[in-house]
Amino acid sequence: MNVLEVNHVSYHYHRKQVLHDVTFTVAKGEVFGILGPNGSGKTTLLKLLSKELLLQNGSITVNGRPLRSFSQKEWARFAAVLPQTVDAAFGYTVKETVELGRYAHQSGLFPTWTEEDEQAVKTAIEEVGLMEKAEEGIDRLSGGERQRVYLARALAQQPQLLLLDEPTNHMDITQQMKLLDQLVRSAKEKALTVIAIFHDINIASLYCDRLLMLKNGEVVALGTPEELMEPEIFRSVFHASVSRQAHPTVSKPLMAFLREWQFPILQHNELRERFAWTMLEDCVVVTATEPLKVLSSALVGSGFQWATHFVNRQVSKDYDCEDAETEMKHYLRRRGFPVQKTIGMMTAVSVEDAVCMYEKHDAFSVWTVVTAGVGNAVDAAQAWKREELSQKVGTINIMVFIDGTLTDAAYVQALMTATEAKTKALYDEKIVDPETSTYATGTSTDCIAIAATQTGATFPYAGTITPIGKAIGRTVYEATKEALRRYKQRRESL
Ligand SMILES: Nc1ncnc2c1ncn2[C@@H]1O[C@H](COP(=O)(O)OP(=O)(O)OP(=O)(O)O)[C@@H](O)[C@H]1O
Repeated sequence: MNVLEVNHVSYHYHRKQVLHDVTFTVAKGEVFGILGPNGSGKTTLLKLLSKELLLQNGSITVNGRPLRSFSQKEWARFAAVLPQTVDAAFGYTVKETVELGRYAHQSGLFPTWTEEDEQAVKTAIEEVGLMEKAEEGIDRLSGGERQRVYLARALAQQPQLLLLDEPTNHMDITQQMKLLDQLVRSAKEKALTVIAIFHDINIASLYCDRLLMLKNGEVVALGTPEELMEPEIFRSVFHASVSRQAHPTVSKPLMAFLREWQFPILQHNELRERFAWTMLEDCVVVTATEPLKVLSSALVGSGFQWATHFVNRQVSKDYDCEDAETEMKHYLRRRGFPVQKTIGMMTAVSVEDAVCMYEKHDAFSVWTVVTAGVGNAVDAAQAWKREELSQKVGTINIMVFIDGTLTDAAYVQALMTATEAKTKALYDEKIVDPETSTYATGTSTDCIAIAATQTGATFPYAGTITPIGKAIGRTVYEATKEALRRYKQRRESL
């Protein structure tokens, strides 16, 4: 059911037209965000909804009734407003300021303060987390705390519609999240409808059911965050370059802003010049002069990360740790690696036997580093037959460094190509799953990292049909085969 219907609303200040033919509806219990650049008409629209400005053209209806038919007091009982700036009522305490929100509920010549009024004020102060400051003068509060007091005053009104102009203005991130979590909870539990202006598009995406985007007073987009958070829309409305990303835990899009200014790119294609390779007694380390974007299954730095250090650490074959990730982070710190920028893998194979393969082309170069052991060789197609996988020495760790720009699809295809090449190397070396006596496709704990400089030519794909895929396939195959031979030799010499 629609609480609010805005139809063909236009507005001008003197001769200046600031809203043009704005039409939208808001459903009961919806959290509805308004976005747009400075001066696009957001506040004017909110002022028309709050009856602060008189409607000039078009119509606004609330629960089917024209907005203008509501008396001021009736409207104040229905809708509460949090304006962009509120003049501080100096001399009042927090509680006294919030009590003003109950004005709309007072009636008669000598209004009485009821238990219900008292409870509404208390609940509102609690909701914004200011109980300890209830008796404090509001002139002694910070800007963000004061904003929360005014929000509490609006909540104390117990409205059905809440109109907020940048509700989290002046607030630190903790308070913003607290307040918006509370607002959304209220909206969903009490079917409170919230219409709020936001400047932070990611916050708006996270908390709003739908968004309206204004540009020069016109509606340029209206829909769910999934529909609206499109780079083309942001480029046309905000003239900003953005990239759409997936939120890690919620099915809402996130926008990453792309900086116009870039660090100067080194004008060479020689991947090896940008890297240093170091062999320490218990690890092999690749360090890069500039961070690389990495997709990996590493113990430290999994998923997509930017990294400058790539560590393949050798642990004893008896290594047994309940929380290997934390232990690995301690190790990296002890060794002086910047943990936030490090991809950390483990192996029980001798890292002295690591194999590097390099391939240079005109448009890109690929550098692959592999350590291999097959104590845990498994045939993926037959793994379901095993009760429990035994943990022996031997895993295959693959790092592929690419001088070029990869799309997300290319990262995933690079993983597939490298995995296929590794499997073929195992087949050609006749590595068998000891449990099933069938050819092994990998080991039970294999690890991989695809790292690209994200400079230079762009590669949309990295499958085996592409030049970059061919280079990945060849270097991973050759390096894995050689690493397997070295592993075999070391085992035989023991
Ligand atoms: N009282 C006024 N008299 C004349 N022009 C005004 C008045 N209030 C706003 N405007 C103009 O109307 C246009 C829209 O202003 P409005 O405040 O609605 O934009 P906004 O999108 O909320 O901007 P911001 O993001 O900066 O808060 C602007 O060009 C502004 O200068």
